Amino acid sequence: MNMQSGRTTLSKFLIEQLRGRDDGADLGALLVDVAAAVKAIAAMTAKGALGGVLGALDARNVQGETQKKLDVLANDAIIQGCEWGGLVAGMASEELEAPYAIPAEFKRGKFLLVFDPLDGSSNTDVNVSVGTIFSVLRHEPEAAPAEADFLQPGSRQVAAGYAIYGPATMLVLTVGAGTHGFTLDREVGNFILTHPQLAIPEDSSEFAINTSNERFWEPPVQRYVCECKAGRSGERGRDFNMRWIASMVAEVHRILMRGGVFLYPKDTKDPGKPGRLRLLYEANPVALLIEQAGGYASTGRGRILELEPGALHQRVPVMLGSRNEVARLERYHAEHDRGDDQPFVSPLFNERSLYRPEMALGSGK
Ligand SMILES: O=P(O)(O)OC[C@H]1O[C@](O)(COP(=O)(O)O)[C@@H](O)[C@@H]1O
Ligand SMILES: [Mg+2]
Ligand SMILES: [Mg+2]
Repeated sequence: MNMQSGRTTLSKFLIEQLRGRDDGADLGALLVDVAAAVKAIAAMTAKGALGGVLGALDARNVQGETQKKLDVLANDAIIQGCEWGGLVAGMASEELEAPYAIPAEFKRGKFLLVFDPLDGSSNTDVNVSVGTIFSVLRHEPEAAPAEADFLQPGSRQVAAGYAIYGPATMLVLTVGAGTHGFTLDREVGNFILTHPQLAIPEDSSEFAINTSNERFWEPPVQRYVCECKAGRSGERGRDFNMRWIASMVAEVHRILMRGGVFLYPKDTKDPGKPGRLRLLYEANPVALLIEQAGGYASTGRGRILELEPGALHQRVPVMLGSRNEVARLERYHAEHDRGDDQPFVSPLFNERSLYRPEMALGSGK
């Protein structure tokens, strides 16, 4: 018996999903190019120390973050894999200050590809899952795209996805009709549909947040997390579990598999930044995947997919996952903004606490 014959490959899936759509063939071809680049990145990350690709470079990206060798290699793999096919009009990346212009020798296509080549890259040196996040937008005009052409709300994405380089490499994507997961069959080199039509439970008892930032959070987020930690003895009446992997891709993947909520809220740690994660190539693609699986993605004060981007590397607060948990977070923000929430005092800040905000590192006092 041929074990391969009953399997749905990524190409077959895309042909079926995109049949009859205006630019379906081109979009499918672009996603196959992205998948090929992802396979190359998977091979690089899997080699680990043997590939000589771990460690940092003596360089910083536009966000002022130290670039890892793998950040740059992954960036190059996507650009080289997608620039020549006549499918993209331009690309933008976390690792590049300005959009990448398609060289004159290649035909320009009608899509814009926006990506975070390696998400969670602080984890490469400790052999913890990392990923690649991408978003596809339309670009109708013939002219080469300007930066402003990339500033489209997430609701206009025609496709979005991520790859996760974990024990197995998976590609999770949406073309606007559900969120679907594919696992890389390394021997054959194909992505195989293994997780069709992912569905996030509406309720959950698992949250993910970097609690080392607790003292910098806004009161509604402090209230939510405090209630989760109080478990069955508090407001929520049930115990919660917590995770923090420091790779958003890995957190989102867990949420797509079994529910939960992920928060990277606005904080006052670096008052110049309205959040940690970037709108165009982190928050938007992941928000579309989450919503296509029945979840919800918010800043705490509104739907992420409706935000009008103001800059290529704009940051936003992110709260996503199980619908009812994210709705609760929005309610806490609304109550706080109206001033009709219970004054919330985190145990960190109460009278008996050893902690005093004025003694905090960086408080300037
Ligand atoms: O350092 P922290 O606060 O744990 O932040 C981790 C977050 O930063 C990120 O690593 C940012 O992504 P990059 O690695 O692409 O910069 C997210 O994946 C993750 O959620
Ligand atoms: Mg990232
Ligand atoms: Mg990155």
